[in-house]
Amino acid sequence: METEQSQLKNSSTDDHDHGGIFGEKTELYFAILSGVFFFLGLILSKLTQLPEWTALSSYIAAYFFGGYFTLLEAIVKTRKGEFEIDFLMIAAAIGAAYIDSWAEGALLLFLFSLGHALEHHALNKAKKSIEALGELSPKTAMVRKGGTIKEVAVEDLQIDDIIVVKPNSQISADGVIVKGSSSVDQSSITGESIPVDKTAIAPDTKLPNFDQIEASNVVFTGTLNGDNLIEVKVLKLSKDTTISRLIKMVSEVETKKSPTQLQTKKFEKWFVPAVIVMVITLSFAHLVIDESVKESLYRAISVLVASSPCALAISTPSAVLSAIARAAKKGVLIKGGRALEDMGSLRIIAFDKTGTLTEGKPRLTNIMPMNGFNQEEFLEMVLDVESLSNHPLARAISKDIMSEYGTVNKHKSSDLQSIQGKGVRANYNGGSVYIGNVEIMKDAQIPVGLEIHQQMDELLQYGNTVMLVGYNDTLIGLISVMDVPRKLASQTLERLKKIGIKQMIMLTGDHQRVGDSIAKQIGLTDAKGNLLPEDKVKAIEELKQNNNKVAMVGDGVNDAPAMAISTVGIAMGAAGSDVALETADVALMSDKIESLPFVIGLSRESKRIIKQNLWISMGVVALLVPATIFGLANIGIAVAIHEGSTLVVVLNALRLLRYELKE
Ligand SMILES: Nc1ncnc2c1ncn2[C@@H]1O[C@H](COP(=O)(O)OP(=O)(O)OP(=O)(O)O)[C@@H](O)[C@H]1O
Ligand SMILES: [Zn+2]
Repeated sequence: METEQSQLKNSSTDDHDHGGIFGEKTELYFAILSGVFFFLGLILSKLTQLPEWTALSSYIAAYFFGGYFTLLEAIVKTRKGEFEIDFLMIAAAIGAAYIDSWAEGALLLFLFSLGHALEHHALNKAKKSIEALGELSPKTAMVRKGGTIKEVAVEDLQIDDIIVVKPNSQISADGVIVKGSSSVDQSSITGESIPVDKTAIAPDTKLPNFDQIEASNVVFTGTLNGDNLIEVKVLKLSKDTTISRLIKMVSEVETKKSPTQLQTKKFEKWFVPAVIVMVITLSFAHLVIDESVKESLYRAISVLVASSPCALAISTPSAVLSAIARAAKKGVLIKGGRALEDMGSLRIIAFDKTGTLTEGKPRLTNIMPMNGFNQEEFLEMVLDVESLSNHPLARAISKDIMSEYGTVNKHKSSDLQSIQGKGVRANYNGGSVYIGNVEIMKDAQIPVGLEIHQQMDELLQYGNTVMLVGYNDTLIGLISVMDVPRKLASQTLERLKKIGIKQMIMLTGDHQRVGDSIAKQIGLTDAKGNLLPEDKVKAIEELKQNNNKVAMVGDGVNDAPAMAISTVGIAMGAAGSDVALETADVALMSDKIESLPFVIGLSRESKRIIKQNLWISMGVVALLVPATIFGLANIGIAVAIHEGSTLVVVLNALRLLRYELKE
């Protein structure tokens, strides 16, 4: 965690890390000192008869404290070949000193450094709420070794260690509960405030991959144990835990620039040189009009201050940062400004069916052995083969066959092959077993009679997913399962429609009829069934025509390619699933589909705020530049309005930290 933390600090504060002798607040104190010396200089020169050098040295002190960090930053940036605001400010202050306007120069540096310090302070607020994610994870764990329990640092935890988690204490590892049951507050990861019931996994279960263990047996680092003592088997090293990965990703996110940010950067690239040219030209105004050199320079410097695009530069990043921090608090990882902005202009959303719109926990509804096979033989064969597969359908089938029929797995099958979107094949008792849809039977040249088709239709009509079972060249039976829509699916879709999502469509590998049935239950108009993973990709490509922004919501298992090609790939239930975390642009840590409207609402609000900020910052420049050219505003006014607008845009962006979706 330690390294994670410092990494976050480095990457997130990039060129804005102003530490110093007073610690974090040094920048602010320096700005205040600059102000004190500015006013002292003003008093000395205007209200006392003291020699001139006293006021001058006070102004010089103001220059020092006000210019210190600005100069440092200007140097760093100039070295990188960027001429930005800090550079312009230093130039303006030097210019002011040159024409003996020390008071104005000191005021400029004082206000600029104060504005800057406040702006950093405000932005830190957003960063802090991201860093706070990491502070939640405990530093040590109680490990059980034989009869004793020892406290060790989380970095020293090994895979398969057993840790003991006391009631109401934080869990220090990602793992599976092996003893006890409790309710766990997972809000630090998923944002859901209601604790989730967790139980121990059945003893002597052969553990599948971490992603595939039942959610009710899994616990995550940084979540809070409820009232009971539990023992957890460690399945991830401290550096690989969900929360560490999350923090790492959020902190990387900031460095990825959003489209608007790239545009403003481009704009600044020609704007800043243009300002420099204009200012240089203006400083020669005395050659054309009747005024002193000093007057020309004074005007040029005022214009320089007025036209510095300070507010513009901070407009977008501050909003993106605040929005990402807000989302993270709600258990949603948004991977960067691009994803955020795209999501704000979504028109179309495609959903995977299983596990996205449905619970993803199908229950066995029918078994029908045929062609001379008895039920016992049939069930044994199906259980044997399906227990080798990781597909959600397979897991549901094997689970229910064992619990409802008491069938025991004899482990007679081998060489399982998964045929994408169709089913599975395996060796069993010297023959071949096929389980899947009509397609796989066709491929294996197993005839499916008219009567069977009728039986299937009957079941499909009620939303059952039907699978056929073939042995060698004969159809030997049929199994059906049923998955139920998520409780809040229809409500969520309605909400999405209300906030202006034009088209919502289901893409599924399941039969068209099943897709239609589920679609009808949740009030979805479009469902496309019988899709292979590559058909899902094609479907997304079609939806993307006419420049439409299309999101694909899925679990990242058989829809990862479709998610990858969509404008925004949104993964559900990403906590614990490395694949989903990696491939998605937006990851909902919980599998709560009802977070979608919130995220989309937040993205829209961010877009709105970014737009407002751009108007404010450009508007101020547009008014202030002519005002300074025509002498309507002096340096003092220019600096004050300029810094004021910078603070306004930052504060405007920070509103996103408190965003809630309106009912
Ligand atoms: N292990 C399996 N056992 C039995 N049938 C399977 C298996 N894997 C796939 N199938 C068959 O292939 C079909 C398509 O599977 P696929 O994984 O593409 O989609 P799905 O899980 O049904 O739905 P979704 O695309 O909504 O996630 C399934 O409906 C099922 O009939
Ligand atoms: Zn700075």
